[in-house]
Order: sequence, then structure tokens, then C-alpha cells
Amino acid sequence: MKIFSVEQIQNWDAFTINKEGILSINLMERAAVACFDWIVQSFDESYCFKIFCGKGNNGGDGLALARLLNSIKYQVSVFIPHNNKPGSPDFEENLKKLKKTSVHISVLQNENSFPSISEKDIIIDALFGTGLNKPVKGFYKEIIGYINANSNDTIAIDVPSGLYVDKSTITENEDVSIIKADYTLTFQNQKLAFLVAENEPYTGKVVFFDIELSKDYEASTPTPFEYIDDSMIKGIYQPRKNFVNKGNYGYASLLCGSYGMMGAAVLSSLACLRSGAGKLTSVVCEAGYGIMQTAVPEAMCMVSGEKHIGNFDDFQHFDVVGIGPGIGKFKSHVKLLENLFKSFKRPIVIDADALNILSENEELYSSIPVDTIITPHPKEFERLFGKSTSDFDTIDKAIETAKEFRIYIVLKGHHTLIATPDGKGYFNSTGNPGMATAGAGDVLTGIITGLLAQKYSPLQSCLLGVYLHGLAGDIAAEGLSQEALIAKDIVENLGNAFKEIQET
Ligand SMILES: NC(=O)C1=CN([C@@H]2O[C@H](COP(=O)(O)OP(=O)(O)OC[C@H]3O[C@@H](n4cnc5c(N)ncnc54)[C@H](O)[C@@H]3O)[C@@H](O)[C@H]2O)[C@@H](O)CC1
Ligand SMILES: [K+]
Repeated sequence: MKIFSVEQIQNWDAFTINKEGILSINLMERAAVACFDWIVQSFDESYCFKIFCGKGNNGGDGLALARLLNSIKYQVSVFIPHNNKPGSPDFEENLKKLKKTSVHISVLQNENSFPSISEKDIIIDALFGTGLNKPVKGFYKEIIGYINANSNDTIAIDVPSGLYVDKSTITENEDVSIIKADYTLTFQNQKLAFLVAENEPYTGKVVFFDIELSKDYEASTPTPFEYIDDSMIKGIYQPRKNFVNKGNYGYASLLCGSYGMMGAAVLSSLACLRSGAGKLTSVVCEAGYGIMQTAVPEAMCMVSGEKHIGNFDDFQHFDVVGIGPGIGKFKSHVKLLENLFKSFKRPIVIDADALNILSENEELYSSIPVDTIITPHPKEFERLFGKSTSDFDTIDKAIETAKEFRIYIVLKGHHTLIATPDGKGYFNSTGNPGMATAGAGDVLTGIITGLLAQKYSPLQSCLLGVYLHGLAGDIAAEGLSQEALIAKDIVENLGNAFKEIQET
């Protein structure tokens, strides 16, 4: 699914109206009907709806929703902040229609006219949507403050008012004014602002409604950002052929583990095999040999070093090398990375301690093989490439860095970002907070290494890898709860995740 900028969203709206012969007021009605259907499913007639409407089309959506709720006898009142300017044409049209109903409409003149809010009230925020063009100040700020001060459920239409859709709203020195919604009912596609941690306090649960904007526009409009959904994954996943042997699915290797950290090695090796790699050699230290052979008998083992991997340099047999899970941070690992970068000219998967070693040896960055995949979490990313001023700055920095070094950066998080060497950013749609648990990252490294071995391209390996990893975590959490989920459960549910992809 493409993630569009505000300008593109506005053009999409206009394109649908012009090219598909739909009136803008009808598009607004579709949006309002979608919100209405969801509200009726979620709240019964015992609730009262207090709808705050700005004078743009977001407010117009609110007015149309008020009329629809009133038509089935839900209690609704509408509040419009005083403003001398006329509303947008569709706002005015809907206001005219609403005036013919029994809905009470108040103009808010000052804070004395704010309605009292009681226990059974649901607040609907239709003040500003994608048309927000400056920080919220003055009277609007007071209204947002008043709404946020109440603990009642708040439903934002399209966007929590005050939040920019495609850039950072949070500034360090300013007291921002944004609706803190419990639900955001948004139209058509995912929005960049809903994918970053800095906006979590505002969006609540985001629900998407398909209002049938033009498919042609979506298909033909390029955008740097996409949301990884099941249809994208369906296009990547390759079912296995019948006349095959293990050689067809690649020879992976993982340099992993050290004394006291063999769990990471075991998890990444199991995940690599479970993702479908034909065969795997785990390169481990002597102290980890017995553990690995016992815990992962399906993997072959090579030994290098005593308590941590030594100067291993025998890479030529492997189709893919993954390095990092549990290797620890040792001086000799600088040489190990140098050996690897010098002698292995195919993409590598780099994670965990291998990234920390890299971050202390910046001179190695330029020798990372082209199309290599690195999988940092935000702290590792910061160590590698420096601090960011906002989550949006981090996104830009990841993309610029991926372009500069011609690598793929898998920046792990709630919506993991894949930044690509050609300047694109893909956000994952699967996964849950239960996966913030030790070893989950080692599992991801194993999966991506295993997919690369099977000749998925580096981009496909990243996309399918993060999606499968999150999906396996979601399936595991469903059975176990997010709290009880551990990394092993992600590995154990990889099979169920594959099955779900095969079935969609
Ligand atoms: N694009 C689409 O696909 C559709 C959009 N619709 C709705 O239309 C909305 C966008 O409508 P508009 O473009 O009219 O914009 P908005 O309704 O978001 O707001 C624009 C109005 O608010 C003013 N404004 C912006 N920032 C302000 C600030 N900080 N303080 C005070 N005033 C401010 C603007 O000058 C303008 O009058 C969407 O969010 C959605 O709710 C739907 O009706 C149907 C389909
Ligand atoms: K809104």
C-alpha cells in the first residue's frame, strides 16, 4: 500500500472527482457513512455524541456524520468554533442539510461556551484533517486542551486534529496542541504520521476505511513510502517447486554466539532453517559447539575460537553469511569483519554486536558489500549514524544512509522501516509489543539470512522477512498473550505464518 504526502492525498481526491465523475460532496458522504457504520457497530444509543467541527472538509465530514447519527436517533450535538470566514463549499452544503434536522448546533465564542461533558459522552474530533497548514494556536488550542482534559473516548476523523500527516509535529521547544484520540478513523491509505513512535500518544487505535478513491491514481503515482501489506507479500512469496533438493534452497551460514550467549546463536540458526534455507552451517566458538549440535541438529557446525569466534575466513562455500547474534564485542572481531568484507562479495546480513563493532570502526563502512542488509534497533542505529531530532529525521537519515552505502537498513521498531539503496522506505504492518523480548532480533537475522539463501532478492528478503517475523509473533501472541511471548515462540510459529501467507 502506498503512503502518500498531503499534496498527493489532495491530488488523489481531485483526480477521483475529475476522472471518475464523482462529486466531492459524494466523496464526503462516503467518508461519513464509513465512520457512521463503524460508530454504530461500536457504540449503542445510550451514548451521546459531541462533534467538534472546523470549517474545512474535515468539519464537513463531522457535519455529515452528525446528520447520519441523528437519522437513527442517536443523541448528537455539534460545536463549531467561531470564525468569520465561510466554510469550505462542502462544509456549507452539509451545514445547510444539518440545519434541517433536530441536531443542536452551537457556535463556540469563547471558553465559557464550551459544553459540559458527562460520562456517556463520546467526543468526535472533526476540527482539522489533512488540511492543517500551521501549528494550532489561540482559541483552537484551548478547544483541543479542553477535549484532552476529559477522559471520555475521543474519536478523531481522518487525523487527530493538530497532527501533520507527513512531517513531524513535535518540536522540542514548543508546547504542541494535538488531539489525543482513542480512535482515529482514517480514509483510504496508511499515513506516515501514524507509523512513528513520537505520535503514539495522539492516534490511539487507527481504523482504515476504503472510500474507493481512484485505483489508477494510486497505481500511477510514485511515492517514496509504502506499507507492507498482504498483497505485496503475496507478490513476493514463491511456493516451493516439486523437483527439488536442498541444493535448490541455498547454503546459508551464521557467525553467531559466544560463551554465555549461545541462546542467540541457537535462535538465529533455528529461524534460518525454519525460513526454508536448504542447509546451514553455524560458525561458533568451541564453548558453544556442544550446545549448537544438540539444540540445532539440523545445522552443521564449524568451530573457530575458544570462547568467542576467532579470525574465521573460510567463507567461500556459502551463498549467504549472517553475522552478529550473540558474538559479543571483542577486539578480534574487527579483523573478522575485515576478512568477511574482503573475501565475501555477496550481500551479508549484519546484526547485533557486529553492528556495534562496526559503529566503533567507521572506516569499515565503505567496504560493506553492496546490497548488504543491516538490522539495527534504534539505539544501534544511533550508535552507527548519530542522533536524530525526530522520528521523521530518523526516517530521512536511514534512507540517505542506505543510498550512500548502497545497503538495506532494517530499522527495527513497532513498524519496522526498511530503507533501500534506491531511496525508498517500507514500513511493516505485522508484529506486536510482545516481540520486544530478548532474542527476537536474532530470530529476524536468521529469517532474513535464510530467505537470501533461497535467492529471494535482498529487498524481497527484507520485506518477506520482517513481515513473516511479525506475523509469527502475532500468531504466537494470540495464543500466549504478548507478555508471555518469548523469541522461541516466534520461531515455532514461523510455519503458521507461512501457512497464512499461502492461504491469502
Ligand atoms: N482527501 C480525501 O480523500 C477526502 C477528504 N475528506 C476530508 O477532508 C479533509 C481535508 O479537508 P480540507 O483540505 O478542507 O482541510 P481541513 O478540514 O483539514 O482544514 C482546513 C481548514 O482549516 C484551516 N487551518 C489549517 N490549519 C489551521 C490551524 N492551525 N489553525 C486554524 N486554521 C487552520 C485552513 O485554512 C482551512 O480553512 C480530510 O482530512 C478528510 O477529513 C473527506 O471528506 C473525503 C475524502
Ligand atoms: K480531525
